Order: sequence, then C-alpha cells, then structure tokens
Amino acid sequence: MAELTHFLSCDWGTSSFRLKLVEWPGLRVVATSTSDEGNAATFKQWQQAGQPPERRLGFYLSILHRHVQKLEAEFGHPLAGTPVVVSGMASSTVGMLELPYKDFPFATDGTDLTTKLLPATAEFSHPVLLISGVKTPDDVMRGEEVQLVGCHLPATAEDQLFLHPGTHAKHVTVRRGQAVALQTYMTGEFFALLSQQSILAAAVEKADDFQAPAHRQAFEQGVRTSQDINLLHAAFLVRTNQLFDKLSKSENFYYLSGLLIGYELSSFPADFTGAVVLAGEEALVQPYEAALALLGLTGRVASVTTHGAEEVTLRGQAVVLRRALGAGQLPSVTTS
Ligand SMILES: O=C(O)C(=O)C[C@@H](O)[C@H](O)CO
Repeated sequence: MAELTHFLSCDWGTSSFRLKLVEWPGLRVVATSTSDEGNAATFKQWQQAGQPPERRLGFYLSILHRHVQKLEAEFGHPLAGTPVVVSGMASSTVGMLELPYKDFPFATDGTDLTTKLLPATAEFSHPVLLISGVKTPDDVMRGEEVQLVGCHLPATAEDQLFLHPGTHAKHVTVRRGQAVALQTYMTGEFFALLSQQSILAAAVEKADDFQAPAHRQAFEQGVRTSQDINLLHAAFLVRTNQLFDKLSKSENFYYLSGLLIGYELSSFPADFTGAVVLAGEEALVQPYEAALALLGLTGRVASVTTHGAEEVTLRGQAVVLRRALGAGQLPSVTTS
C-alpha cells in the first residue's frame, strides 16, 4: 500500500476523450492521452457490437483501460489502484452508465453534485468516481458543472454569469454560491453542421489563427452582422462571400464563427451588470472575449475573467475527489 500520489482525470465529452495522469494534490499533469472516442462515437460502436446491456460498462471501461495503459507506459510505473474521476457525457444516455441528473440549484463549491463510485474489479483495477450532470425543468448539462465548480467562484451578493463555449455552449447564472439558471446554446454543434455538412462546407476552411488580422476582421464582421440580419439569411452570406470573392475560405470560417457567437450573445441578459466568468478551450475563449467587447458587454459588466478548460476541469474534479476521500468512499492510498 502506498499513499495516494496521483489520480486519473477523465473528461469524456460527446465528441472527445481526454485522460490525464495528475499529481495529487498539486494537480500537475504528468501524462495525457486523448482521442476522438467521444461518447457519441463510442455509443454507436457499442450498438454495432450487438452485445447484451450488462456488458456496456465493461465496453466503455475497455477504452479507458487502453488509455490508462498508454499513460502507464509513459509514466513508467504501474497505476493499478489509482482512482479515475470521470466527468462529462460518460454518465448520460450515450455513456458508460446513466446516472440521474442533480436538480438545480446546485452549490458552486461542489458539495452536492451527484456521484457514483464503481469499485475496482479484476478487469479494471481502478475505482471509478463517475460524476453526474445537473438539470433545470427544461435544460441539462454534463461536464460543465464540474468546470463551474473548478472556477472556485466567491459567493458574492451580486449575480455572476458563467459562460462556457463549446459544442453546447452554457450560460449559467450564479447567485450567492448557488447555480440557479441554465441556458444551452447549440453554437458549436451548429457551427460544425453548417461548416462541414451544409452547402457552406465548400466555402469554409478550418483555420486556427484567430489573431491574424484578416481572420479577426472577418470574425468581427460576423458578430456585427448577427446584430442586424436574420440568422437564416446571414448564414447564406457565407456562400456569397466566397462566390463573390469577398472573403477567403479561412476568413469565412471566422465570419461564420462570429455570426453564431454573435447570435448566442444576443440573448445576454439586458440588465446583467455582475461578473462574467468565461471558461473553456483557449481557442474558443478568445473569440468569446472579443465578441463580448465588440458588443459593448465588457464595458457594461463588473468584470470578465477567463479560465482554461484543463485548469477548471482538474480543480473541479479534485473538489469531488477530495469529498469522496473525506467521506471514506475511496481509500486515501493506492494499491500499487
Ligand atoms: O446530459 C446530456 O444528455 C446532454 O446533452 C448535456 C450536454 O449538453 C453537455 O452538457 C455538453 O455537451
């Protein structure tokens, strides 16, 4: 038996899989294994495999196992017994094991999130702490609630707005240490569908240089257009931008991004003057920050602070892991 020195952080989303070996309690990432084996693709594979329902958990754990082996090889030590903390869509209808949502409101210090502990077995030698999502009467999230907890928001008298860009962008209102309202915007998913599967695919080319002046300009043009023109018409302008040589394909990528983010932010609450907390992948946080400024929202609110996705995921998972350790649900020692 040895003292707990590491945990495995699994952020298993709809379209991506991320496993990290993390030092405990310092939260330094030692090794990472990522893939596009998101829950949507894994669930499809599971359905195609035609196995009985009782094998589903094992099917998902075998993917986890393969990634743990990669980390083990990189780390150079066995990881048997090291706990895995899993957040995201793994607890959903398309995940390894469906867990019920925790109802809103929930405490932003992470004390009342729903979790399930799956003990280590002969096939998978790690206890798994699976974190469930949260729901309002008409909206849900899985994964972002852990990142919200990882923002370590102070319980202020003034409302805070947690913005999480992504496939399903989340806007969560926080009041005195409680998350009280949620709206999901399918911004990232619409972007993927329009830019990859519609007629606009021929007019758009993926780019990853938001700061290039021409890209930034095209993005800002998209944000401005979103405030004046109907979405269904403005989307077609992506095609005519290219037909009439107004924008290059990579500029169009940012124009479409600006359009959709602009439409999403159109519903920013008119009377909100509190603090905005923007957390997510850097490539998404940057354009949201720019759009907030362009729309005059940055000047109107108390502050806009930003956090990276990895930082808030690890900190949020650490809160939940610490709670499980404190409650004696998990041994504070590993078996290797
Ligand atoms: O719980 C579910 O079934 C969801 O669809 C939640 C989803 O929106 C995630 O929060 C982000 O992809």
